[in-house]
Amino acid sequence: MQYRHQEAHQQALRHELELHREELQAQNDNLLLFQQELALSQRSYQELFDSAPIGYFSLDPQACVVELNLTAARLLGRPRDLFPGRSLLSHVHPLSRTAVTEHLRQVFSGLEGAAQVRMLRHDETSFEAHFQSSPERDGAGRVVRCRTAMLDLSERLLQERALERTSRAYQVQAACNHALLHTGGEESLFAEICRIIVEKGEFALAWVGLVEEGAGQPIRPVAVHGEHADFVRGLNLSWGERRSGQGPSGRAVRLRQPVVCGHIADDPVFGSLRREAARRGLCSCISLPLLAEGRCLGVLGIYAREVGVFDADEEQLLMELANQLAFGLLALRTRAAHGAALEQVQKLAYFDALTGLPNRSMFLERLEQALALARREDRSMGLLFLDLDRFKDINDTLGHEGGDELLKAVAARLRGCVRQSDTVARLGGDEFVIILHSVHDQSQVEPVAKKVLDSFSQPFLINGREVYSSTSIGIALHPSDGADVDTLIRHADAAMYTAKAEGRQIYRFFSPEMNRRIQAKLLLEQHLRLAWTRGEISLHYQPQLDLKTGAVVGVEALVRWHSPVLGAVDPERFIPLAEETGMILPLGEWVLRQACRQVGSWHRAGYSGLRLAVNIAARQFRQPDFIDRVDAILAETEFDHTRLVLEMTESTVMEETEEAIMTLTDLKVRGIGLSLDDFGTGYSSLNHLRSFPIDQIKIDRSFLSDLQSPFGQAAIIEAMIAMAHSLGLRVIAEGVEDKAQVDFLMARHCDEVQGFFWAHPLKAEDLPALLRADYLPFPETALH
Ligand SMILES: Nc1nc2c(ncn2[C@@H]2O[C@@H]3COP(=O)(O)O[C@H]4[C@@H](O)[C@H](n5cnc6c(=O)[nH]c(N)nc65)O[C@@H]4COP(=O)(O)O[C@H]3[C@H]2O)c(=O)[nH]1
Repeated sequence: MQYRHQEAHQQALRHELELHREELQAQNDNLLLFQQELALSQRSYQELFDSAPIGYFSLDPQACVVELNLTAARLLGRPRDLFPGRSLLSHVHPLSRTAVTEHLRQVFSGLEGAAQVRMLRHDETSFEAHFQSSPERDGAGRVVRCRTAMLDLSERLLQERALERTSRAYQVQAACNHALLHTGGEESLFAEICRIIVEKGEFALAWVGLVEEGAGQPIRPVAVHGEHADFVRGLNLSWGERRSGQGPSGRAVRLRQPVVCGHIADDPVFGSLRREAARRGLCSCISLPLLAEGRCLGVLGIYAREVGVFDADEEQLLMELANQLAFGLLALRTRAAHGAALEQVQKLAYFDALTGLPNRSMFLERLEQALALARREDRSMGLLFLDLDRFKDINDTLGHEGGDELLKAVAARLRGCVRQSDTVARLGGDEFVIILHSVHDQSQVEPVAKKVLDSFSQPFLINGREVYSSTSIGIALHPSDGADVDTLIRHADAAMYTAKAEGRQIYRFFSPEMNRRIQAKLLLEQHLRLAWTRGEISLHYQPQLDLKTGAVVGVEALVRWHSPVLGAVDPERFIPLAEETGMILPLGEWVLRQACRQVGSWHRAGYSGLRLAVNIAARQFRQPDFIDRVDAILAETEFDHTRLVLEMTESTVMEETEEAIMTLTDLKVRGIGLSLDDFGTGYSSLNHLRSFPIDQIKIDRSFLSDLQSPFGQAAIIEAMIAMAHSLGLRVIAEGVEDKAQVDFLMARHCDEVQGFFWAHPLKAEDLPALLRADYLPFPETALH
């Protein structure tokens, strides 16, 4: 029983053992399986560990490598088996060693950590890396290792930098565009562009050079900005084929495309300049041609502190910038050319081309401004209206060029008479104006007017000749003489006319009386224009007698105007007006034609010896085709040339111009007589007469009317007659009114006479009766 009990017990034990064995076997099998799986997983882990894109390594507390994956070994540029037991610090860039030591200290103190460091490859090149580290502990929890994942940042940094550069380039472009739009001129534009490139683009140096034609084909630096501007300034650059043109700039201009030097220190193009550039930390550069409309205008050069900065993207962006700059430069030049043209047009529009003074338009603007200012400040201002005296005569004497020279000289003198702030302008012809700003009253204007008159006292030197000129000045003041531009000008003009009428070479202030005269003159002018078409003009004839015989030897044609509105208008009033307005030309021609017709008819009626004297105004005489016109009228009316006498005043003919003498000679050749009217009133001397082909002088009536005066008029007449006779000229006296005058003239052997004593100017129909009388009565005494 005990045995059986033992047996059973053993059997149970065996069974239990069997179960344990089986269990162990199963566990063993599992363990084996697990071991196999573990080995598999370890292998795959190792594989993963080795082939991971990230470098992994673990370090002991002395920073020695315990293990590392293949990626880490590859990144550091050595076989993996050479690392274990060696310090990692030999693969850390000196600049990052402190940072790495600090990072490891932190990890071995039990903290995880990250750091950005520069690692050294075995070949001494470096790369930027990111460390992500965690502590590895032993069973007791002590940190025994540092596990680190090392990420190579080169690629990412490159991308980041490229992005940064692109964004910088865009910023540069935007800033440059702004500069292009707001620039004032080429120089400032270039300077600004260089500044932007350096400051915003974070480049070391930027410069612009302009391509020049001509000898040496130079590239002239016009702007440079950056740390080493002297480097560019010292360069001798050209775009020709010679040595100075072999640098990147010269090549960029010639090739018309960007030229990049990625590494100046290695680039033979830089030749001897390599060292200079390196010394200044200039490592790479790009030269960009400034191309516009098929031309290369210049070059934009940019230097960087790093090598290899100017990759394809950068190059493209900078070339865009260069193109914009070239376009802007061209636009600027076009604008400048337009601006210059505009300025010229404006100058022409506002300044007198001859004298450089403001012209009428500018004067009107300034006067408007001056008036507005005077009104605002409650001040007075003065306007001086100037007209040169007898400028026409001077112009005829000196020729147009001489006249122009005189106007220029006058302009300069006038400018010298006033303050800088006053305006001197030329209205046209010989008319000038002066605006005197800020004057109080007449007393402040008067000295200026005197100064202007005085300034004419010295002769002007024109073409080596001393020429005297004078001016008449009319003055109007604001506000007393006019509150607006038109009134002020009109009144200054009226005052100037008064100055002329009152003897010239003087100044006159405007007075309301002048205005009335001007109005009356304007009215007269209007009526005279109409009189012409309305047949209100006619001719009267005044006999001229031979003083010895009393025979009527001629008649003087005198124009008459009878206006239905104004009544009979004195020729002394309307002839000057007709001269001034030019109406004298058709009027004078009409008179000559009419008189020739009339007197011609008397010739045909039997009075064939009758001479016809016709007044010729200066303006008529100076017409270039005057002779032709006279010829035409004589031919048309079939009038005998030898019976015509043209009466001209001294001033008309006395300007010793070639033309005047030629015209007079031409007339003389035709047999036409020439009489010098109003003799004695002008400024010519008798001696002067020698050079003129005239036949007779007509002593002005003012001399006879003054015969009794104690101032010796009689002696003057006597001298005039004697002198004229000695020159072989006939003498006619006009305005003979009384017996005493006749006696006087007879005694001095005056040749001919004309005057109320015998007859007033008569209508044509009244003259034949007088002609029939053959001889007109002489005063009793004179007959003996
Ligand atoms: N006090 C006085 N006067 C006398 C006497 N005898 C003649 N007269 C005036 O003296 C002027 C003579 O003409 P003038 O000296 O050529 O001076 C002329 C002449 O310069 C100009 N004139 C007249 N007709 C014409 C013309 O057809 N053409 C031009 N260009 N001028 C003319 O007008 C001026 C004035 O002409 P009128 O008024 O007709 O004045 C005439 C005549 O009426 C006299 O005894 N006493």
